[in-house]
Amino acid sequence: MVLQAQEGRLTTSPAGSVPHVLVATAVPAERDAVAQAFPGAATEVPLPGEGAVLHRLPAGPDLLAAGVGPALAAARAASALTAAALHGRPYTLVVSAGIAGGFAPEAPVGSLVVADEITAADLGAETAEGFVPVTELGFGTVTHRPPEALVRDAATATGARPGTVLTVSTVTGTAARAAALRARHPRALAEAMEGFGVAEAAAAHGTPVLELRAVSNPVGPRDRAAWRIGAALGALTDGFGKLAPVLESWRPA
Ligand SMILES: O=C(O)c1cccc(C(=O)CC[C@H]2O[C@@H](n3cnc4c(=O)[nH]cnc43)[C@H](O)[C@@H]2O)c1
Repeated sequence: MVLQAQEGRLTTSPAGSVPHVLVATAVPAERDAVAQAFPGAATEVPLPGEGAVLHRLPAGPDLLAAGVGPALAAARAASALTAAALHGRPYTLVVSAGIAGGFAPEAPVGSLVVADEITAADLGAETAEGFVPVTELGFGTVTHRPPEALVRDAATATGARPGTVLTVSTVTGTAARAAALRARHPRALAEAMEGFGVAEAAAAHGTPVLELRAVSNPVGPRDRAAWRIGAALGALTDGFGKLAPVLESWRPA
């Protein structure tokens, strides 16, 4: 609760007037890499439902290891958003964060990318003429756009490259699939598996979303030996250290 001067009196601030940020990663290792960028130890707060636990930092965002894939990430992010709203302190921003595959040459291993578009790349129908997104079938949405000024500030602070981050349910494992994705999404810098799910949950609550990813592997032919998870988690910690003041000062328009 925050006290503020209003018409000469000290009052409590209306919900949402101070930043209240949720960072959703897929796995605990990513959550812990984000936590390392902030001072103090997290308090564990169980969420309704099986296996979802918020890590609440004393001077930083709430962190949630929401699970791998867009559906589980959406379900768990929605639980956290609903719980915060019911407690009278809704989140003002949701950040999807973690490791990702990077499209060469723009997003090399160890680099950071920030999404100016979060796009579901495989949500649609395969036809004889090729892939058709659900929007062209008359349903839903396939893209969420984080606030422009926030993306710009995040990119400046962290050095992350701004561009499209794709959400896929199937990790790309061939050069042909990587080329097909880039042909359909020429601005794509990276692919991961949760951003669109987290963005859908945020949109359902009218909450802005951001996605920050650290590249652990190239998008292309499957090669587990080429993964650099440690380097990517280190880049994620560094990135959030630099992003912290941006998150602290950013307010929805
Ligand atoms: O077994 C494989 O060949 C393989 C290749 C890439 C990624 C995986 C995962 O299981 C990663 C899931 C996890 O990490 C994010 N991530 C990291 N790199 C990628 C990627 O190239 N494409 C999609 N997702 C990636 C993802 O967000 C998940 O949280 C296995």
